[in-house]
Amino acid sequence: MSIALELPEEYRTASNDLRSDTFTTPTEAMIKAALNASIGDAVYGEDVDTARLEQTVAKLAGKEAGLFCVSGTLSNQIALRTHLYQPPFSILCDYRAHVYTHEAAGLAILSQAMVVPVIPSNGNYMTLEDIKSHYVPDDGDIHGAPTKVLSLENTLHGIVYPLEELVRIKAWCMENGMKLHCDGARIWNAVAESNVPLKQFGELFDSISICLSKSMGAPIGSILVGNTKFIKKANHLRKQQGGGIRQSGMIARMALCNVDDDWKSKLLFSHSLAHKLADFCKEHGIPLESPADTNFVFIDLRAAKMNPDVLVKKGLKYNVRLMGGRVSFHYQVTEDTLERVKKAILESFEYAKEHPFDQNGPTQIYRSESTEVDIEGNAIHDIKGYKY
Ligand SMILES: Cc1ncc(COP(=O)(O)O)c(C=O)c1O
Ligand SMILES: C[C@@H](O)[C@H](N)C(=O)O
Repeated sequence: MSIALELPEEYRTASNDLRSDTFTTPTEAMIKAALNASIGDAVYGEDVDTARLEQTVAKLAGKEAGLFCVSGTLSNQIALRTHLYQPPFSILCDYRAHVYTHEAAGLAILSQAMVVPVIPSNGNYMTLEDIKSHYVPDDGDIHGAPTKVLSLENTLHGIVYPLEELVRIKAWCMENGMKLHCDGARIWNAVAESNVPLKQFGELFDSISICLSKSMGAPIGSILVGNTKFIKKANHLRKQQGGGIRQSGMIARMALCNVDDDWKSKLLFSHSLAHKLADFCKEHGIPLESPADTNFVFIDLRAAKMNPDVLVKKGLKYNVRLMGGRVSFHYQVTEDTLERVKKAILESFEYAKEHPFDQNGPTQIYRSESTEVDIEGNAIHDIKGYKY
């Protein structure tokens, strides 16, 4: 049965969308694959493609088992809850960690955990020394909430966590009875850029949340990987959170398209675009928040006194979608989009020299007010009439 798929042009790719790599759109190959997917009830473990996806990703990560979750947030939250037993306890992570900043206080509500957010002394990633000086020991002191899980992110802010630092941290966690979780929303990017096999990262963590819906381009899903006992309990908590998926074969098959594809080349292409933009920013004295190791370029709007709203509007002037200082590349972005976003950034930077903007409050990655569009894809706000 050949299905002629006429995807409307505007839905074919996210070639001009630099808001996030979550905006990648499904390809015709993925949609056609879904048409031939298995159709069992995955809650009862009866869906072949779901099981194949879980086992494929777990094997790549060197883990015994995997669990298909509808989102990275769900995968992270049930992972961290599964590691925890008797409160009071705490989770230590980077102050920018998604599990702390963008998962709606799930750790406090679902896990009743206190979070210890740490600002890395090197400005980029936590070292073992940072962890040792901030963790709460389980020494019987009744004032504290002992740290039971360390949640690291790789990549973090687009930065590849150095393997040797992860090895040091893992050894210390084992000596101190602490579990180690990895938010691997962009672990594929770390693997592609560092050439460290996923299995080598996998050996260092008790659990990894591996997203398929970010740079890998799947429309839905993450795989939580760990040992069999851990995944069995995580599955129980996934069901409790309403995360049991029935006939998930179709979305599993779409994700498998990417895992079976040459994903490394696709990711390295997106990284090359980010590296070019980072070089451009450096050439023009535009400050960056962190090294552009992989697919993200974080412009330091605060240091540049750039107004994020001006940047978003300049982006639309050049037909590029932005939502703040983070410029997110993915495999559907083109070189032409790169050239256009350079113009938007440089014009915003020049504008800031005459109109410096002091960012009050935290910088936001996601700024819904700048990106809402109507059903025709037109920006709702007066962006067209902007005066910048
Ligand atoms: C680092 C990181 N972790 C976890 C998530 C959560 O993934 P999801 O949006 O699928 O819940 C995201 C979002 O893209 C993320 O950037
Ligand atoms: C906004 C945030 O939740 C999302 N994970 C992103 O990176 O775009």
